[in-house]
Amino acid sequence: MSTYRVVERFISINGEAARAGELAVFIRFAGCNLNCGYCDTKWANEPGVDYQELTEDELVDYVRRTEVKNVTLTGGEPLIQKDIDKLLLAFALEDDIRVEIETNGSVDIAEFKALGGNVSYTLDYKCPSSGMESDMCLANYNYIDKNDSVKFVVGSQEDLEKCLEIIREYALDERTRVFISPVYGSIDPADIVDFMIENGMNDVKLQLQLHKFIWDPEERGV
Ligand SMILES: C[S@@+](CC[C@H](N)C(=O)[O-])C[C@H]1O[C@@H](n2cnc3c(N)ncnc32)[C@H](O)[C@@H]1O
Ligand SMILES: Nc1nc2[nH]cc(C(=O)O)c2c(=O)[nH]1
Ligand code: SF4
Ligand SMILES: [Mg+2]
Repeated sequence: MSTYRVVERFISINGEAARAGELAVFIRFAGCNLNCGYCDTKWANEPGVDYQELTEDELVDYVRRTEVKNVTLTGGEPLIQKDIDKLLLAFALEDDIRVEIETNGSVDIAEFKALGGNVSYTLDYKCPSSGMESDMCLANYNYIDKNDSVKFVVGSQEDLEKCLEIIREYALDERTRVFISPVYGSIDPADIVDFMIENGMNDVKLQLQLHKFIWDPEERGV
């Protein structure tokens, strides 16, 4: 049995990506290997952050007890957690639980995809305004499929141009789900729609973070 550093866990609606609007249980892990300028959960990445050490059994049990079928593993960066493969294997034994992993796009997902299970990856492409673009692992686009998503969080016109370039270069709109989401408060979503229209971006979805409309955008645990 391994333990995982969990900074918060809660039930909410998923505010982002493919299951937006559906109930989900969130497990947020401590620590990240990147430092995006816009990160809305920097607190979870602070070296002194409070966390609970929970085992696979405790986490699977917690999710099962909620009776919610979607679980989102997030952070921080879930895929740099020690022994995260063991946690994914534990969830893979639960037939009726769907796991979504919010990952930052810098970690090679090949070995995790190979574990199987009812798992979908929501893979960020960190755009120029994040300051983290050079860390992207582009090999990941060889492994993603239609059950996964690639998400571009954009804060500027330059980010939008880069998003379009990457979607076209890797034919992402044909191979997986694609989301564009504004860096909260940094870009008018209407400008994103204009850009989508101008560039004929079919099979791409604009995604606003629902939870930031429903609750105070600074609130934790929602
Ligand atoms: C906090 S991150 C945690 C998971 C992982 N580290 C990652 O970056 O995907 C979860 C999602 O929130 C997005 N996000 C973080 N800060 C944001 C902001 N200020 N506005 C919009 N989305 C943001 C990230 O881009 C990512 O898609
Ligand atoms: N409601 C809600 N939905 C979310 N979807 C992804 C989240 C994340 O922080 O990864 C998130 C979050 O923090 N809250
Ligand atoms: S990768 Fe995710 S958790 Fe890490 S700094 Fe960027 S947005 Fe925040
Ligand atoms: Mg969040």
